[in-house]
Amino acid sequence: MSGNRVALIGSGCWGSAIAKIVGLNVMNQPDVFEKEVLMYVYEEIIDGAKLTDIINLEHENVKYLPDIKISPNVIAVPDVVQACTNADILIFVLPHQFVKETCEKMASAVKPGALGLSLIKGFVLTEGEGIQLVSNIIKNTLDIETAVLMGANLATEVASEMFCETTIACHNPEYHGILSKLFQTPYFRVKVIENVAGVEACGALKNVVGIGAGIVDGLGFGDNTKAAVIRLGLMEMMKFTKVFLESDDISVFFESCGIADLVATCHGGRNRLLGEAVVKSMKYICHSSYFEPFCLSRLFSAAAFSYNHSSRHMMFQVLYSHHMAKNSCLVFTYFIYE
Ligand SMILES: NC(=O)C1=CN([C@@H]2O[C@H](COP(=O)(O)OP(=O)(O)OC[C@H]3O[C@@H](n4cnc5c(N)ncnc54)[C@H](O)[C@@H]3O)[C@@H](O)[C@H]2O)C=CC1
Ligand SMILES: O=C(CO)COP(=O)(O)O
Repeated sequence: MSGNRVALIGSGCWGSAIAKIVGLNVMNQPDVFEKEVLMYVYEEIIDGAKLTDIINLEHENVKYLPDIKISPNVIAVPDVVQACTNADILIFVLPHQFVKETCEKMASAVKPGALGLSLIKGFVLTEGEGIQLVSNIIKNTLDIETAVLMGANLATEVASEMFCETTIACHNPEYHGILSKLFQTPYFRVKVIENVAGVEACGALKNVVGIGAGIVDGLGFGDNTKAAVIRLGLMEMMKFTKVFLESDDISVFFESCGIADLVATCHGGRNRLLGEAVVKSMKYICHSSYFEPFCLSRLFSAAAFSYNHSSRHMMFQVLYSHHMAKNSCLVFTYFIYE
């Protein structure tokens, strides 16, 4: 089992927090992993210096996760082909809108038989094909088995080593052990299960409920209202997986990827912040650039799946409608109870 080479594809806030965990875990388990971890960094210039150079010199992602040190065996590279070549385990942690084009660049370089793992919370919208799971995009573009990791894992808290749990899902039980070894720490507790689509759907859907929780906060409603939105949101998430994934497995909702991530996002996530900011600023989301690129595109994705009558669809309409915030909330609460 020795010599497994790990690569990180992505280096934002979550990618950098995970780089800290993975970097140390591979270093401490030389019987299982190769020491060097290449991390693909979308190159940016920060105060005249390349972000990759800063990370490799200071072992810190000063833009996306300042004040957190990443172990020196994690090497930042601006070329995704270089990052993925020879890797046995590819950890995807980009915003979802960049996944397809990134995978296409990697396709000819990925090692046959490599394992993909997506930490990306969102769905991908494809023209003419509707929404797709990110793990399926990776799997189909690279022809590799793809697992997922989702949980109540606000990146800055994880990076500060505050206790939390996470859920990994992988169809093939043979990989469960190595995935645990790669991520488990005393403060980051891993449970590995097999329901990939269920876990991934939880990670994408909770974002939308988080925006609803932000609307509640923006309008000055209290904890009771937010609790109602969380409960109703959870039921909507369950309904979604039953209808669209044709899954009756409700156990995922009681893992970290389910109720725990939903609660964390509704209290401390950027999606919550977005909902609150939209109400408080009285701006419509299409006029707001504060949350580019991550939240806005996730919202687009989120909206696309709910053509029927779900609360999330109404939330989308609320954010795009020409109602003032107070009226919008009435629309939102009205439909959520229908
Ligand atoms: N931040 C968090 O607390 C958590 C985030 N996630 C998920 O992780 C994924 C990544 O989110 P964050 O790390 O928070 O992102 P981020 O918002 O911190 O960073 C955005 C990243 O996108 C990169 N980027 C920009 N343009 C690009 C392009 N054209 N091609 C490739 N990369 C480009 C930036 O360089 C940066 O690394 C998302 O799906 C998110 O839902 C999951 C759990 C926790
Ligand atoms: O997924 C997250 C925590 O688990 C982060 O949520 P936000 O993207 O809303 O910040």
